[in-house]
Amino acid sequence: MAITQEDVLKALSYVEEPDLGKDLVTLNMIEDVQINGQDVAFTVILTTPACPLKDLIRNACIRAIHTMVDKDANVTVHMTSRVTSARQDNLTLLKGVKNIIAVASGKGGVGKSTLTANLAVALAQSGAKVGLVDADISGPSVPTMFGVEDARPAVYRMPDGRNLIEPIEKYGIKLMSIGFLAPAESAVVWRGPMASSALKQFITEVDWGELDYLLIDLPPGTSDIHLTLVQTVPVTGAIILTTPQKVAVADAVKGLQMFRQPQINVPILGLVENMAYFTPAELPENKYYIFGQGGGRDLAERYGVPFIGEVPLVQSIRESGDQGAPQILQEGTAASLAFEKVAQEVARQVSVRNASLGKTKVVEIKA
Ligand SMILES: Nc1ncnc2c1ncn2[C@@H]1O[C@H](COP(=O)(O)OP(=O)(O)OP(=O)(O)O)[C@@H](O)[C@H]1O
Repeated sequence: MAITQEDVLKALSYVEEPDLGKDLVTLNMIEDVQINGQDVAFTVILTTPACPLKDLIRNACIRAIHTMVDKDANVTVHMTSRVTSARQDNLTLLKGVKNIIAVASGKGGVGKSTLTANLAVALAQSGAKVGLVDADISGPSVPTMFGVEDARPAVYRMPDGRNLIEPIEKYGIKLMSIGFLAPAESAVVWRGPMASSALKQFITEVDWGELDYLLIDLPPGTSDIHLTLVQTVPVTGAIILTTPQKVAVADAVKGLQMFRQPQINVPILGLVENMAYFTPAELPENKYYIFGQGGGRDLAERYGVPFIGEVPLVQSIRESGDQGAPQILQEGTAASLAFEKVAQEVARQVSVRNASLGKTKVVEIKA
């Protein structure tokens, strides 16, 4: 019996996307089914190019065709991706940006900018379009971490009189930081309303174009900047970063609770533990839990949020940050693999969030 398109789709309707809990046909993830005798080809549209389940889904598709359609079929599965979004269609601000992800920590110096930089590069390397806002207005580190301290963005005057700022591009990522607009020393005094208006400017006056993920590197703690962000744009979700020490974990709880306040209610995509253990470059299998063990994982469990992963304390992470070339660019190292896994898990949690929760919204806080 000749194989038909219906046979193929029927078989694929038994293949479930494990994270999203629905089958590939219902999720509109199958396109371009081609049949030629016993040759069957189709495309699976994943919800992110950084999908960690790529191989699992491909194998499940092949198995379904062999079991339910023809055990001798030559099956070709093309994999591509279309990042999902939970944006409301009527929002004009950042119209081309599918997902806005806030990266926050309770405590300072836990590695938020390091994580955001590596996350951005990892997502871009997987094929996603990525932007990064350095919202740490009084302590910008993105220019250093990307080696673009001297970059100055072009500013265009639009016919309606508005300014449009061209973001700086490095490693395929669009970047904006106060460090590109003001001398580093002067930014230190930018606090409160000035810092908030700088962040607003980064959102309203920068030409972000089309992006799958816009990462926001927030200042430590809970500040006006956090409120400005959630009141200006619809935030897809927040990542909370901590280190294992009790003091950092206690502060991470405050960060987490801020996003969870009923009037803010931004989903927590998950928790990342940085500096989880020290590992020397020459003995990568040795792990020393110098700051204690399991603090981040326990916290995630206690608050019912996904544990995204852990990043070791490695000298080269610090060095690469200082040299303006994030660690992830050194392929194959234990530290790069850790960041890669974190990036895949973040992308996965964004897809899950978009499939399972309501539309993103701009927060209105009533005094
Ligand atoms: N896993 C790591 N291993 C080694 N060094 C790290 C690691 N993570 C961060 N660092 C280093 O720790 C320092 C602080 O990191 P970073 O600037 O990313 O922290 P932050 O949380 O963004 O700080 P701030 O609170 O000032 O915004 C940097 O020198 C960075 O290179």
